[in-house]
Amino acid sequence: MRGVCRGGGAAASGVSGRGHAPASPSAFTCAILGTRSGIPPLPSTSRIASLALLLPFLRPYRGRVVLAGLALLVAAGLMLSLGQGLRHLIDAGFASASAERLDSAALAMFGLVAGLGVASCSRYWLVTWLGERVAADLRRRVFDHLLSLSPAWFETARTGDILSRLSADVALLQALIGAAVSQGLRNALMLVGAFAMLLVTSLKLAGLVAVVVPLVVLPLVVFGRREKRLSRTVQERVADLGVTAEEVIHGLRTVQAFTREPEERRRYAAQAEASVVAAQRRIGSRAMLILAVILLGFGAITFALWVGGRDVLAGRMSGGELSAFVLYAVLMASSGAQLSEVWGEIQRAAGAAERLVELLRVHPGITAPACPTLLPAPTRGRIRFEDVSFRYPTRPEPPALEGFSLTVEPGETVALVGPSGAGKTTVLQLLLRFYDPQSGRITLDGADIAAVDPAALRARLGLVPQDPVIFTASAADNIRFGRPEATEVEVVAAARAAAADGFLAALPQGYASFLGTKGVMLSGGQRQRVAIARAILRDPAVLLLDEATSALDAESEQAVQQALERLARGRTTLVVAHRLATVRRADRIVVMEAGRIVAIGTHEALVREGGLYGRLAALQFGLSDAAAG
Ligand SMILES: Nc1ncnc2c1ncn2[C@@H]1O[C@H](COP(=O)(O)OP(=O)(O)OP(=O)(O)O)[C@@H](O)[C@H]1O
Repeated sequence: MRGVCRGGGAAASGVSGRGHAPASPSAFTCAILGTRSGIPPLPSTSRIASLALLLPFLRPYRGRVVLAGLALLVAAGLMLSLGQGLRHLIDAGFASASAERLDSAALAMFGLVAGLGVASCSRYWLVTWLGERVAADLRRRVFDHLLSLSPAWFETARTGDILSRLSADVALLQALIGAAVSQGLRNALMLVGAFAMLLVTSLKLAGLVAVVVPLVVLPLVVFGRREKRLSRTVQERVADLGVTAEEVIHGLRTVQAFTREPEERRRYAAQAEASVVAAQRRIGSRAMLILAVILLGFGAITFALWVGGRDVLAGRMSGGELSAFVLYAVLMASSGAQLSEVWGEIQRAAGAAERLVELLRVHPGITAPACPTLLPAPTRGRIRFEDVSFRYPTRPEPPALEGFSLTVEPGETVALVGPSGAGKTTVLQLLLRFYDPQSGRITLDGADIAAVDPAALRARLGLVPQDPVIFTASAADNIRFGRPEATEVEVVAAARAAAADGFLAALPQGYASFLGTKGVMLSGGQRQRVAIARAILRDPAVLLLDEATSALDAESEQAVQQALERLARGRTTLVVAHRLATVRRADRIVVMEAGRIVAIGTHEALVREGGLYGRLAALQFGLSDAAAG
């Protein structure tokens, strides 16, 4: 079998072929069940380091990052010079009693203000733009990653939790880039710059302020750490709320049918309460932080004003110098206070980045190998299961399939029948490579599917699932799902073949009608027919029908059955069915029980044989046991 090597992809992630199947079901189960959300947490030491996640997202926009940095520096420099401008205005303008000098001092001050305005406006525009851009790129990256994960992972992950990471956590990072970082830098510059200017203005007063700075910084660090812990709890409680709301809204009909509203209300109220309690703790901690910073900061300024005022009275300092000093001291205090706020935001953003990194680190269980085997073209559709055993990672006991061996010849229609839970759907899931078996192998036209790129494999398979999914789109786009380039005529032809044309054409806007979220505007049988039309349009080499006609009434079932038989002609077809009437005409029927094959044969041969199939046939066709035997 030919192979094709690629540099990146799975090679970079260190996986290949069957090697990325979980080592053992229990190890994998532990890895994904070990946490409430199904997402393994990072060690807590790496929390701030997770902000490094943002660097690759900023890199493409480094020009703008540099410009934003420059604008920030200019704005900070001009803000600091305002103090000197003020001093000049007062000492040279007012004190000299010269109108001309006042004019020029005012003009210079105005120049500074104008420069400050332009620089601040540019900084705001640049950083906010960066925040929006990076947030969108990050969301796309996380979404792309989610699409690469295997169904096994989603069985344990909580949807609401994933969605909250995608929306709320990315929003926190957006706020970090779009505001907090630049505010933090600006305030840090102000703090240092204003202190330097204080030193220039009055050593004695600056010394006083310097004593106070550690008093301001200390509570900042203590409360900042506490806030970090508390804000993560708040995010988790809010995610819990999202999970409950999603679950209840999704299952609203069931909730109402079972009159569970009071319980669900109580459950949601209790979670809302828990989120308020968590938020209150965080708010309390933050309020103390603000109180401490303001009391200490402004207390120190008042003290310095009192001391400075005495110096002015004694003639040791000019009025302009004291004004400049007050301005710098206010700048320092407000920068200190804002820095504490920014620190809180950085902490929250670090928590968010950590949660996103956790998500991005979840390894896609099923990936394309570094050197994928190419499937022979054209596809003949010969499928072989060789001694396949499989246990679902989340439910290792009992095995879903054990020692399953089956060869389906090109063009053959093979039906899988057996009691519920026998493993019929699992056979299709393994062929689609949603999971990898723990032992044995599956081949398509002689190629081990574990060595093939999953996308190339799936491109040859057409699935009509047990519970078809209808997307929030028009009827035509739903049918076009597997072949977006199909023409209108092809879409209608596929719908006709699936006996879906009648009800689709009768919709208010025909094929352009929106089918509602998750297809709520269609009945179960209609959804199935749309799914069949979708498979017909895709025209796959191998057709997988999982209870494809279970929700149809007798009349449409007959029409669809005929369409499916036409469709199955000339292509390999695997049919899962409970109703034996739908599989009587299959070339072979495989009878399964508890993950094993118990009999294979035609309908007539199996009925003659009796056994499980004979019993099922007797029940369904009303044949007596004697006749079945
Ligand atoms: N995603 C899953 N996670 C854990 N266990 C699963 C999962 N899907 C199926 N199982 C279990 O694997 C076994 C085989 O299931 P499978 O869906 O293949 O049966 P089936 O024969 O198709 O049943 P049905 O006719 O009811 O659809 C069952 O015991 C089932 O509970």
